[in-house]
Amino acid sequence: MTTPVLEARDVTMRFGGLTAVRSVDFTVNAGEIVGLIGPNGAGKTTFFNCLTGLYVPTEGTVSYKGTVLPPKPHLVTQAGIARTFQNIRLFANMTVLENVLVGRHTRTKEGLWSALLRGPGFKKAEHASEERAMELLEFIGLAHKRDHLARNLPYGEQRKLEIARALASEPGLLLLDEPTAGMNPQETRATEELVFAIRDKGIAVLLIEHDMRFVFNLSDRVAVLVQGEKLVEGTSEVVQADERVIAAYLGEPFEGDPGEAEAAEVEAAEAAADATSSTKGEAK
Ligand SMILES: Nc1ncnc2c1ncn2[C@@H]1O[C@H](COP(=O)(O)OP(=O)(O)OP(=O)(O)O)[C@@H](O)[C@H]1O
Repeated sequence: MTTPVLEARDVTMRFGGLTAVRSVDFTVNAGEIVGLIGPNGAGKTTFFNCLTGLYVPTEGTVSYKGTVLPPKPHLVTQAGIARTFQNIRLFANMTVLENVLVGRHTRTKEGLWSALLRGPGFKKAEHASEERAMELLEFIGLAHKRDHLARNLPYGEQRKLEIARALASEPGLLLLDEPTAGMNPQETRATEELVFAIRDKGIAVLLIEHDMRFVFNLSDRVAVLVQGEKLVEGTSEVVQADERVIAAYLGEPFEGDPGEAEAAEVEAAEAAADATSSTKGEAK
């Protein structure tokens, strides 16, 4: 039986006149790795931001394990959804271990400020959390670098550390925004293994990625966003074989293209303008 972990219903996000995400229904089930792909500007990051409470969707709801989430990032994290960002957001001048400990603040009594200011309450909580943080560092392979400053880690390890910090909030769902951006092929392969291992720990994973081989290798299901709408959803095989997906990536129009109606309107307007100017030309 499939149990939904994340359910987005009819999510729409408008920025002024621009609809970046339009009426998207989307589910991630327990135990799944789901990929979200689409050409540049398709609305993937905007949709992620709606899921994690960074944006309040103009319409629609997002639920985690059957409960509608309030659109506030810390409450979303507390509920059980963790994320990484397209651009690394580590505390560069903190050690590897400290970065993971800060990630645990939603699971300890101490708040984020206490963690950052390292007050007495934090020190006690830190002691209790350290064991768990070290387990996570072992898991991602950075335990031997616990005392290194985050900024001194090579790029691939910084991305791993971000994942460890996200896992520190003990999520049931992990959202990864372009986890292999800037990685070399070995680092990408290692990340693939890491994502499988995270799933094997019982954490569902949703990832945005431009590296198609990575997405199709990993994902149980892939959803394709085009111009803010979900165009296709299915297994990697189904999505790869769908001509509309190929056309969308190549920028070619196709039947049912979300932009088809607008394109037809523009074409009609251009044709009308041409007709008017040629009539004027005839009148001269
Ligand atoms: N804060 C914002 N204000 C106004 N427009 C925005 C905002 N964020 C995104 N957009 C617009 O929404 C659309 C979708 O952008 P988004 O970044 O979500 O796409 P994406 O699929 O993540 O693209 P990429 O793959 O290039 O990261 C784009 O037209 C973008 O310019």
